[in-house]
Parts: sequence; structure tokens; C-alpha cells
Amino acid sequence: MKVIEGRLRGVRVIEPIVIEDDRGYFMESYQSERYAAIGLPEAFVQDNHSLSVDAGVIRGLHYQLHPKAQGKLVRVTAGAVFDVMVDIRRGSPTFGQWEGFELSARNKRQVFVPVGFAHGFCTLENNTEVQYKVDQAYSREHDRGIRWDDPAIGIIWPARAPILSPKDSLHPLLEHAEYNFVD
Ligand SMILES: Cc1cn([C@H]2C[C@H](O)[C@@H](COP(=O)(O)OP(=O)(O)O[C@H]3O[C@@H](C)C(=O)[C@@H](O)[C@H]3O)O2)c(=O)[nH]c1=O
Repeated sequence: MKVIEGRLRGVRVIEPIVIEDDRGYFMESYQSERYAAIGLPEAFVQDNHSLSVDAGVIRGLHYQLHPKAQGKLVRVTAGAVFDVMVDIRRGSPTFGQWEGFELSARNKRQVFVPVGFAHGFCTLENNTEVQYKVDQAYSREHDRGIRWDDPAIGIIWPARAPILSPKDSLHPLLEHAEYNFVD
């Protein structure tokens, strides 16, 4: 597999080896020893799967506070997204900066989003399915968000009038958000 380091420290893009034959293809989408060897968590404890019916849906920017902070291994199994992560580790030289990657069912890329990042994505196609592994279970009390369009972050999203959940349209700006990650 090919591993590309992100610009923001700890972010990784993984391109699995895809073995094609007359029937289609086979790939190992996760293998604990190999993924741990490139710096990912030893164990993931929950798998998530979401469907967004429309292109132009933005989900994010989400994170869980310590002690329930999550690392996430994200991939797309139908459709495509622009996947974004924002560094919110206090003291990080890249604090407040973002990075984004296109993930699709076609390119089979995976992104690892470490603890200390807010994460979100914008769907690029109808009926997009995102699947991701997390290394801490969901905790509603620790779940937090930052506004997708915070001008201080300045994410260039591929949608002008995105479709948002009511919750996601009400998140605070980064300067008012609660987070407890230290670099
Ligand atoms: C994330 C999550 C949500 N839920 C519930 C809460 C709610 O009733 C329903 C939908 O939740 P949300 O609106 O938060 O779902 P969604 O907006 O898809 O949230 C996800 O967004 C992406 C960008 C992430 O990074 C994920 O970690 C997660 O925060 O599912 C769980 O039961 N377990 C979970 O792990």
C-alpha cells in the first residue's frame, strides 16, 4: 500500500493495493499490524457508516473531547467526498489550518484523521456512503463541533449552498469553541 504524509502532522493518506481480475477486484481495506506500523492506533473500537442522499451535503466539523477523543480512518464506498480536517491542537505550529482530500469509491483512498483534529466532509455525488473506523466509542456528552464556514479557518468547500443538519448550522466559531487538545 502507498502511504502519503499529510501537510498537517499525523494526517495520513493510504492507498490500498487493489488486485483486479475478471470478476472485479479484491483489496484489504484494513489490516491492524500494517496500519499500526504506519502510526495508526493499535485498535479501533467502532465502525460507522453514513449515507448522504444528495451531492452538496456537508457533515462537520466534528470532534470528541478528551478523554473520549477519536482518531478516525475514513473511506468512501459509494460516490465521492471532499474530506477535510482542521488542526485544533493548542500549541501546534499549524493550529487552525485545514487540509482536504478527495476520497471516492473509485480512488479507494483512505484518510487517517488523528486525535486533535475537527473533521468534516462535503459530498460530491448523490448517494455517497462514507465508512470510518474510530478508536474511541461515540459519546454524546463529548461530541462537539465548529462551524463549517468559519472565516478564520477559511476552508474552500466544493459547495456554495450546502445541505446541513440543524446541529451543524449552529456550531460555534473556532474562537468560541470548547476543545482540550494539547500538541
Ligand atoms: C457519530 C455518531 C452519531 N450517532 C447518532 C447521533 C444522532 O442521533 C445520529 C446522527 O449523528 P450526527 O448528526 O452527529 O452524524 P454525522 O453528522 O454523520 O456525524 C459524523 O460526522 C463526521 C464528519 C465525523 O467526523 C463523525 O465522527 C461524526 O461526527 O446518529 C450515534 O449513535 N453514534 C455515533 O457514533
